Amino acid sequence: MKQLLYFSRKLHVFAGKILYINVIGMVLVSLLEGAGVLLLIPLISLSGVLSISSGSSTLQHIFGFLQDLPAKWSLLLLLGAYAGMIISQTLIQQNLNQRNLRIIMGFTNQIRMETYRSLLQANWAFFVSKRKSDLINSLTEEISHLVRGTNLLLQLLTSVIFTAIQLGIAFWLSPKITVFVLAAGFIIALFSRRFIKKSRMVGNESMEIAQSYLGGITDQFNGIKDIKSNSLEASRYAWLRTWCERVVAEQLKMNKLKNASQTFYKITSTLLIASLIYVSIQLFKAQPSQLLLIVLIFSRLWPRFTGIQSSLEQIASCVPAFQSILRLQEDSKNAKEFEDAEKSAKYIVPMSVNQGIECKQIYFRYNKQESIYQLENIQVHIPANQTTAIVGRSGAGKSTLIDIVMGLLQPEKGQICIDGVPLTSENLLSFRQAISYVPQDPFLFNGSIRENLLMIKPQATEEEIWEALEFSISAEFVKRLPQGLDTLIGDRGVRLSGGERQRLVLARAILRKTSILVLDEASSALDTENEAKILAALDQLKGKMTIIVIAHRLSTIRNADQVIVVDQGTVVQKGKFNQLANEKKSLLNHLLEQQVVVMPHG
Ligand SMILES: Nc1ncnc2c1ncn2[C@@H]1O[C@H](COP(=O)(O)OP(=O)(O)OP(=O)(O)O)[C@@H](O)[C@H]1O
Repeated sequence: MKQLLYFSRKLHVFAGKILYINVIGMVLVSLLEGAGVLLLIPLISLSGVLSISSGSSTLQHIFGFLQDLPAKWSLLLLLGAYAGMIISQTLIQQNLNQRNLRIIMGFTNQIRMETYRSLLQANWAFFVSKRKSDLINSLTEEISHLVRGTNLLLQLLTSVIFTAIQLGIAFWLSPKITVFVLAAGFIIALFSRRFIKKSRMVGNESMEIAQSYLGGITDQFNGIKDIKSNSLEASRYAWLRTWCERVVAEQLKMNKLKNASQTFYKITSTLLIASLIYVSIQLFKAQPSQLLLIVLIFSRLWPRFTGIQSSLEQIASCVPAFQSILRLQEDSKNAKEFEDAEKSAKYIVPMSVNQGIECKQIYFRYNKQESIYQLENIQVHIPANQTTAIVGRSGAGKSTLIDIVMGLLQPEKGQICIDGVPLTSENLLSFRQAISYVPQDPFLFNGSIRENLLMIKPQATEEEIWEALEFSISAEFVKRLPQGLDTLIGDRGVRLSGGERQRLVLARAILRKTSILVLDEASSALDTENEAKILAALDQLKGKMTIIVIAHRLSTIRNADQVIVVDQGTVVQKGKFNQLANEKKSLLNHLLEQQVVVMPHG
């Protein structure tokens, strides 16, 4: 219930004044409803079925004056009052619905934005440890549970206010009968606690099932090419069938629980109303009109009682989603790497690096529970405005090292210094603004080439765009496309070849005109001719930009100013390419022997 209280408090803070106005509205609606019921007595008495004078002194007191009026006038007056009450009640209710919806949408959007904001501010290590589909599930499915839960909370508030007012009216008419009903209601509520507990358990299960569905489906569509080419369709279909069976079992369980609680309430309410009438007549000697009113009030009130119960059950089934969103917010806040995401882009000036980046005795491991470090005692200097190449076998730790250099991952021990100044959360964003990064698996959005380029620098001119495309040897293929820059490239750039995607991402990185360029296997998908052209273009940047490259094809790094060879998380060689290559029995020498060396042009 901690989570529920937390969200109720947040809802209270968010809605503020509007919530109180709505509560007043709810009180009004309940009073009008109660008054409408009271009016039924004089209406019936006009028909002669029973007389007001046979009722309680309270009723006589209120409606006594009608006996002095001609019957025609009394009837018109009563019907007018009745219609007026129902119309005002409907109008207020309509207004309340609209206001409640505004509260629900505003509040859940606020939670959505808060969660997204804290996710954006979380560090890379946080994302490495989470499953992407779980994050998507939180921002879609779980948020929709939050919308439902908030709606239910407001409904609960309405029902509680309505019930309290109707009970007040009933108490005013007959304290004894009301106390009897309340005592019965209390006993029934005690029994119903187990329904709430069970609902929460089923809610947990539903959340887990929804997560596994989204996770599985996302994985499958990401790997659809593998599925098709390896004929895995049957096994994937079987996975979905198992999931469907699980969801049916869970829904049946949920429905059984709902039916059980409804049956319980229906039976108890029937027994209660029957005993209420018995007790009213036999024990409390109720007057006919008073009895009629009380039966009327309680028969309208009881569904609300059960409404409160079912709201509580449904809210309980939404609690796991509340819990999960709260946990996600806490986790991402704990992994916060900088303060304000919006402020970051606008006001931070890119850091200028004049001497270089230094890795000082860096130790890093992905899993602190394990004793193996992915990087150990890394001590390297990356000089400014020069090209540094990082090489090594697959899994040696090259990408991890780059992530640490960019401040995406934090070392467990050691420090990154820029021009002698340690990299901290204070200067991290300014440093990042100085970097353009081309990853191993380049990412392009589903949009046009122009949109993909402008995303990184919205104010770029047409000339700058073409300059970047020329640099990355992309201009030619973009011109050949039917819509040129406005060609749509599909999901993740699927309508382009691997090499074209890599060149476009390089163009995007160049367009930013940063002082540091990081290329992680950025030319792996290129043919040797295009690769050579890009290497020649990169050579032109020498002395103007700090370039860090990871390369598997060793021929591409011959012109680097410094080569760092990494093996099993440690630096085993560093220096000029030729010098290292000539060291007998060195790793670089060994790697070179394994590769067919392709000499670059130019
Ligand atoms: N998210 C992760 N969680 C746990 N271990 C990881 C994670 N990412 C990488 N590793 C491990 O860290 C080690 C270094 O990986 P890294 O990706 O840095 O190697 P690499 O040299 O860049 O390899 P490649 O050339 O194949 O890209 C590997 O043993 C890898 O299994």
